[in-house]
Amino acid sequence: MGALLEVKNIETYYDLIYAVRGVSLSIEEGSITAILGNNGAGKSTILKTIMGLIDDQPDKGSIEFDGRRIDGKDTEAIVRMGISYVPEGREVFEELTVRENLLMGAYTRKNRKEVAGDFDRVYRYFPVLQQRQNQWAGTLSGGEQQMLAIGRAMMSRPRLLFLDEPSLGLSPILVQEIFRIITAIHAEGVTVLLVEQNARMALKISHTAMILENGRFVLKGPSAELMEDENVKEFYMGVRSQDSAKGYQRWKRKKVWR
Ligand SMILES: Nc1ncnc2c1ncn2[C@@H]1O[C@H](COP(=O)(O)OP(=O)(O)OP(=O)(O)O)[C@@H](O)[C@H]1O
Repeated sequence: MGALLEVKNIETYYDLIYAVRGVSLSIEEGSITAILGNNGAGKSTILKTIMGLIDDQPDKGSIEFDGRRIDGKDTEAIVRMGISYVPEGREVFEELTVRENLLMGAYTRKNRKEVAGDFDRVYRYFPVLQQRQNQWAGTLSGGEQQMLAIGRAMMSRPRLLFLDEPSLGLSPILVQEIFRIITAIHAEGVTVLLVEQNARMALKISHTAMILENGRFVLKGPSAELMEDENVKEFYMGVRSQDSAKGYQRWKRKKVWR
């Protein structure tokens, strides 16, 4: 299968400071891809740039979805073409009910009968949302809000789903639950691009992963290989390398990406 999303050499700045500096990436149809990186590396900015959410950027690079250019298009058109985005921090509409939030996710859709079927599909993934369909979203727990944000994104029937730190602030059990659901959504044919600080979980469920530092990718490869990489283990998974285990000072080990 070919690339569903092909990003070439994009750059994004805020107030003249570049947050993303010449980033390229290719997402295979049917894959789960993870972007890992520390706070401020530029992960969210990459997703927002692809979604057309950042204005006034240099006319540089290109973004193709399913063979069609989407850079320069507005966000609604991009959602309509088949990409859906779950922002960091969920951003549910707090003063709308669960059901109303889900309906907002279907705003690009016309066929009301299909939309009714999609409610059922979302409720199958997240039975708790059905139980709480008339509750104000602002009164849901953090985990339930994350489920609602993912459910809302599913209502546009995406071919490609962007998830920005779905595990943020959740207990270990809920993190496992969210990752189980992401795997189930993927198994139904949705391609996934996941941004995470939880490297261990992200590497476990993804096929390919990329490490972002200071707005640039420093490493890309199959997730299984990255899981065995000494730098990834030490700096992203909190596993001490043999050198540091032997008694070398951690700060003496220099991180050099191949
Ligand atoms: N709206 C904004 N205005 C100015 N600077 C911004 C804005 N949004 C992000 N930045 C800066 O751009 C850089 C990249 O931020 P970004 O949110 O993309 O990082 P991130 O890797 O997603 O980090 P985190 O995991 O903390 O969300 C940071 O230095 C951040 O301070």
